[in-house]
Formats: sequence, C-alpha cells, structure tokens
Amino acid sequence: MSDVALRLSGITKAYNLGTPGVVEVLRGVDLNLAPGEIVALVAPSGAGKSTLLHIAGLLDTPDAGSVEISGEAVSAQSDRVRTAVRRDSVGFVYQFHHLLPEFSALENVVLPQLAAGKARREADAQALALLDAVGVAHRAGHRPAELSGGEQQRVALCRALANGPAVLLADEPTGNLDPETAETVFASLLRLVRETGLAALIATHNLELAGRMDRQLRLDQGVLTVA
Ligand SMILES: Nc1ncnc2c1ncn2[C@@H]1O[C@H](COP(=O)(O)OP(=O)(O)OP(=O)(O)O)[C@@H](O)[C@H]1O
Repeated sequence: MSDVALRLSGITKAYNLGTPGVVEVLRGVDLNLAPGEIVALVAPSGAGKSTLLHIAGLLDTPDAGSVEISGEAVSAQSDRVRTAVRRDSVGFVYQFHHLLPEFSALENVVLPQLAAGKARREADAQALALLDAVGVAHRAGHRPAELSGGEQQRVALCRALANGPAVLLADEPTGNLDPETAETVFASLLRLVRETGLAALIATHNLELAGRMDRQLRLDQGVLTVA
C-alpha cells in the first residue's frame, strides 16, 4: 500500500464568469492524506470546498497541479483511466443521499460493485455486510423513499465504501440531518473509516464534528491552512 492515499499538489482552479471576470477559487492547494487518516475540511460557504472535493475525486480537472491516488498520478490520465480510478478507489458521500429511487437499499450498494466487475453473489454479500455494519441491514429491501434521512445517509455511506476505496470524500455528509441523527451517521462513518483504514476528507460546517477528526484544515482565500 502506498503511504499516501491522496496527494494534491499545487491545485489551482478559476472560473471565468465573463464580466465581472475570473474567480480564482483554488490558488495552490497542497494536501497529503495518509491511509487511515480522517481530515476535516472547514470552509466558509463559497470558499471552494465542493470544487476541491470534485477535483480530488476526479469529477473535475484542475487548471494546474496534480492529483495522486494511492501513489498513482491520475490527473493527467485519460478520461477512461480516471473513470476507472474514480469507480474503484474513490468513495463519495454528499449532503443529500443521491440514491437511485427505483432500487432498494441493497441494490444501491450492489450496483457500483457490478459496474466494477464483481459477481452478483459476492456483491450482495459485501452490500449486506456493509448495511449490517451501519445498522440498516433490516431495511435492505426497502427503497430510499421508505427510509428515514439517517438511514438514507447510512446507505449512501455503504454505497461509497462498496468497492473498497482508498479515499472517502464527503461534502457535508450530515448537513441535512437533525443533530441526533447526524451523530448516528457520523459515528458510523468514523467507525467504518477507522475499521477499513481508508483515508477520508470530510467537509463540514460543524466544528464539534471537525474536532473529532485527526486533523482540521481550513480552506480560505484558495489555500489550505491548519484550522
Ligand atoms: N461551474 C462554475 N462556474 C462558475 N463559478 C463557479 C462554478 N462552480 C463554482 N463556482 C464558484 O466558485 C466558488 C466556489 O464554489 P464551491 O461550490 O466550490 O464552494 P463551496 O465552498 O462548496 O460552497 P458551499 O459551502 O456554499 O456549497 C463560488 O464563488 C462559486 O460561485
């Protein structure tokens, strides 16, 4: 295993808005995340944390700089390679669950595994084990609309972890939940991340949750600083 799960070097990103001009969102972001490390990303609204997470997760490309995942330089690779790395090595959790409404909880966790080439029986077993680990196995056959907000987020977490990623990226994963439910979901997330030894970068406005992670970084004026 590489000793760096995620490395961002010199990431810059600007959006050209025509008039009034260019918005420089990221101005040279450097970050090393070791396997097993959980890092909070704290940023005021509009500071660019979604932009940063999308670049780290290969959903967007930087203007300059590089992204390495598990020691592999991926930012300059072809779309095909980036898509495969994203599928196999990166898990995403968003503020809203984005589960597929017409599929059951189990199927939502199975589908990314089938896309990665896993056999159905193996994918089912992995999905059930993950749902069990976060306490929602009894809801495996239910569709997202039949689940509570906290259950939906726990299923979304299972989906993000289904292919055994090296890196988990989360954008306000508990931001849409009441405090008690947020605590349940966050506790599940921390425990699973600790158990699996993957690296996690978790954007949150919640300073109490941020304080329970290994490190806290602030995104301000386009660069990361220690919070
Ligand atoms: N596609 C785009 N085109 C132009 N400007 C954009 C685009 N995406 C983001 N921006 C701008 O870049 C800045 C950072 O946006 P981003 O969504 O990354 O912020 P954020 O920190 O995630 O904010 P929030 O916490 O409110 O979601 C904002 O000023 C936003 O308006």
